[in-house]
Amino acid sequence: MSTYKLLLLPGDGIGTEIMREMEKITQWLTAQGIIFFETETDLVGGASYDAHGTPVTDAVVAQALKADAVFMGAVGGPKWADVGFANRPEAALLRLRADLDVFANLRPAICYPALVGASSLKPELVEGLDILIVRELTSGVYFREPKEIVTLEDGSKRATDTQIYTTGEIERIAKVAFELAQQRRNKVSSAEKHNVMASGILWKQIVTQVGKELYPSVELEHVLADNCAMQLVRQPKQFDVIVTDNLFGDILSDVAAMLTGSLGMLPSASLGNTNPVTGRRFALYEPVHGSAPDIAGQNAANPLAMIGSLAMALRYSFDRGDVAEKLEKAIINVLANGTRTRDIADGAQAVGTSAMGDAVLAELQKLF
Ligand SMILES: NC(=O)C1=CN([C@@H]2O[C@H](COP(=O)(O)OP(=O)(O)OC[C@H]3O[C@@H](n4cnc5c(N)ncnc54)[C@H](O)[C@@H]3O)[C@@H](O)[C@H]2O)C=CC1
Ligand SMILES: CC(C)CC(=O)C(=O)O
Ligand SMILES: [Mg+2]
Repeated sequence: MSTYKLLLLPGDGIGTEIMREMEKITQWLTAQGIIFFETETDLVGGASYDAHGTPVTDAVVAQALKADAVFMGAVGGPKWADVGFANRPEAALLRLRADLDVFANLRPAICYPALVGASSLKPELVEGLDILIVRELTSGVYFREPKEIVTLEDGSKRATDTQIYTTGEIERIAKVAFELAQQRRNKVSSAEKHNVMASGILWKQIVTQVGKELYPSVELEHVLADNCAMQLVRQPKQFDVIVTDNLFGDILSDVAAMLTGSLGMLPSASLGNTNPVTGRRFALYEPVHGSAPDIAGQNAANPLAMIGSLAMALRYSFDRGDVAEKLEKAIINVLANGTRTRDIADGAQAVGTSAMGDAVLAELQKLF
């Protein structure tokens, strides 16, 4: 059996705490011979800035390009609030996503039965919820130039961000969304703002064309992104796959997180083309949430988004859907047993980050 090389980048804040819990599982899977992982851990984000003066070193990027999969905890925090734009911890994340060209960010939002009451919406709106946001991840306003703040003659300033999307960029993310919809409930909702944005007009045209030419049997609807946000909290179960750009996908996935009970529940997979070094798709796995400075260092973070990201890796990078299903089942069982971190405890007794990780591992062990 092959040994897979994982690059672990815990990052800042709760990133280090949740990565530790995920590692308990990779170590156990390896020790049991279920799947062999060899891990290397390095700095990223503010931690890398403090050590090396840059949020990600060229050496770490080189390691990422050779890895079978990269796992990120989270980056950022108030400590680096005054660091210039190019060296902010978040810049590391953008560079890794760009250099690996992991353009397809899959963000599933599933409301597990035991957490129906933890959602901020009424139980009947979220019971059985299973939606997938497919976010374009390597273009759009987070990446395109010019991106600058200039001082004008009168001393005032002008800030510019640039939204650009090309046909090719839209086509490739649309194909991912349609392919995934075919394995689910066969419906794609494309969210943009063609009423006010040129990129929205092109987005709508290209998604329509891809759907008509290649996936005529998949239902396609177009929804303005602001309405999509509203519909997500009004009637979320109307959606199956939502395909959208980088900025809207960032926002809509945080909205979707609360339907499941907590931002700490949402995993993600960011996938690219085949890596000639590994023969596997470039892949970066990370929770949807950030470094949560408000709870960092308290053993209070929910590690399930990070552990769920490992389940996605087992499925999308390592063709081990069987192990992924067991890991997801272990998460469901732990929640069904009433084990809760603070974010999903709804006022009830909560366990810490490490106890939640231990509980998932114990459940997983029972399933083998
Ligand atoms: N992928 C990444 O590394 C991301 C980094 N960030 C960065 O993280 C820093 C903090 O950003 P925020 O806006 O506060 O967003 P955040 O996602 O870190 O936190 C938002 C809220 O959700 C809670 N939360 C998040 N994850 C949780 C978990 N696993 N368990 C329990 N509660 C959890 C936090 O305690 C906080 O109240 C910023 O520097 C931001 O730029 C933000 C989003 C993504
Ligand atoms: C650096 C940000 C774009 C990270 C973020 O909020 C996300 O990807 O969800
Ligand atoms: Mg975000």
